[in-house]
Amino acid sequence: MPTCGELREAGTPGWHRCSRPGCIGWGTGEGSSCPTATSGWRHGERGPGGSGPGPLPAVAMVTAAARKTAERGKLMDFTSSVIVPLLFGSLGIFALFRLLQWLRMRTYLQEAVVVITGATSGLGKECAKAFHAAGCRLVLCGRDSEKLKGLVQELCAVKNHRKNPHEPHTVVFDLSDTKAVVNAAEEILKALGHVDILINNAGISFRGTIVDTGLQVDKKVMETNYFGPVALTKALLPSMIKRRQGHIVAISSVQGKISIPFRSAYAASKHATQAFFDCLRAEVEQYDIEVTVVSPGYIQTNLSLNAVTADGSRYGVMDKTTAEGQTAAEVAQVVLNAVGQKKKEVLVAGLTPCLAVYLRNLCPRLFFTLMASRAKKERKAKGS
Ligand SMILES: NC(=O)C1=CN([C@@H]2O[C@H](COP(=O)(O)OP(=O)(O)OC[C@H]3O[C@@H](n4cnc5c(N)ncnc54)[C@H](OP(=O)(O)O)[C@@H]3O)[C@@H](O)[C@H]2O)C=CC1
Ligand SMILES: CCCCCCCCCCCCCCCC(=O)OCC(=O)COP(=O)(O)O
Repeated sequence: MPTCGELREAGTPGWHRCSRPGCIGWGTGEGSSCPTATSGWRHGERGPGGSGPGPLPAVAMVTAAARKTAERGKLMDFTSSVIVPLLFGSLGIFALFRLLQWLRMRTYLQEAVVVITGATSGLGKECAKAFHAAGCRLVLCGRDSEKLKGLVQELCAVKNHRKNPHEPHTVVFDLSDTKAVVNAAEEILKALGHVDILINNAGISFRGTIVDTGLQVDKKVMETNYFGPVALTKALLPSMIKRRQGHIVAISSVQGKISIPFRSAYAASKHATQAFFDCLRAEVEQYDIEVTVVSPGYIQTNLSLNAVTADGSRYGVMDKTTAEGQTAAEVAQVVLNAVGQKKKEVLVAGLTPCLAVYLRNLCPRLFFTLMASRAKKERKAKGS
């Protein structure tokens, strides 16, 4: 029996089988070459030339087109009976999970008494907006009572569909004054009865070399960024423990995990913050009190403008890194979600700061070399 690819002589009727891979055609095409040639028969089809030598094998009866159709049908069956339900099922479960998460978060935040320090500017101000929109009863803390009043007016003027009926309370004090911090805590507890969530946000940064910086500057940064939040936390903690309920948030920084040159006081204060609140988390878990440490990268705020320098004066420069950072509103939303989901810690930064954190831990030698060359470069740029 001639097979495909072998030219049949004209006038030689009979069956031949196509042996091309995948073709199961049989035919008797007279004077034809195998299917690929001229005779007009195609793969998988019976040739036009007469009857066969007897019943054909069953497999040969199935044409390639029919098989293709059957395969396509099977695939469609599989898609419609397995893949589509699986896809919609997963989407449904995910949507349900997000809905439950959102409902839990809403219940947790609505009516919660939330104290925010450093509410007069940047991230604190945006946190005030985000937590107010979530239905919280706010206590806004700052050093400037006029700025705080302005913010209260702004929040109360917001017309949204779930308008928060609670007018924020304001408390004016300087975090670097421990006595004032303790008094403020008393004032807050007297006015609101309790605190559900404390957001230790206020802070200042620093620019300068260690060798030129007076110790009083290190102390000022430490008092604002570390001892202030520690004092406020300690003042509010007993009432949280009594209620066996509370949530303490520390706005730290990527610089609570890595140290970069000319930020000594700031990085030290943020490392201390990270350490203190990590210890606190472990100690208060037995009272069902949550601790969340948020470590942002650069945010577009007045932080660099307000930073103190080696002699204690204001730096007054909007750094490029700060200007190109994430918006304070974006980071505030991350803080809101982290609190709502009771996260232990969050790193909110771009790729380079995140990689820097990993590099510091996994390959410290390389990290230190990079930091040393960064210090050299910065010194050169400043001509010092
Ligand atoms: N911006 C950034 O790139 C990053 C910021 N962070 C952190 O975010 C937090 C908020 O800073 P950010 O919004 O960026 O900076 P801003 O300078 O815009 O805001 C700082 C806030 O802290 C308040 N504050 C400063 N010192 C004191 C003090 N002694 N007593 C009471 N309040 C004080 C300020 O009050 P006042 O208006 O009176 O000055 C202001 O409300 C800080 O802890 C900062 O370290 C972390 C990572 C990156
Ligand atoms: C494998 C490749 C790894 C690449 C890593 C290279 C390391 C480069 C160093 C990057 C340093 C990032 C510093 C981020 C600092 C930061 O985000 O700080 C946030 C702040 O608190 C800002 O305060 P500041 O006063 O400093 O503006």
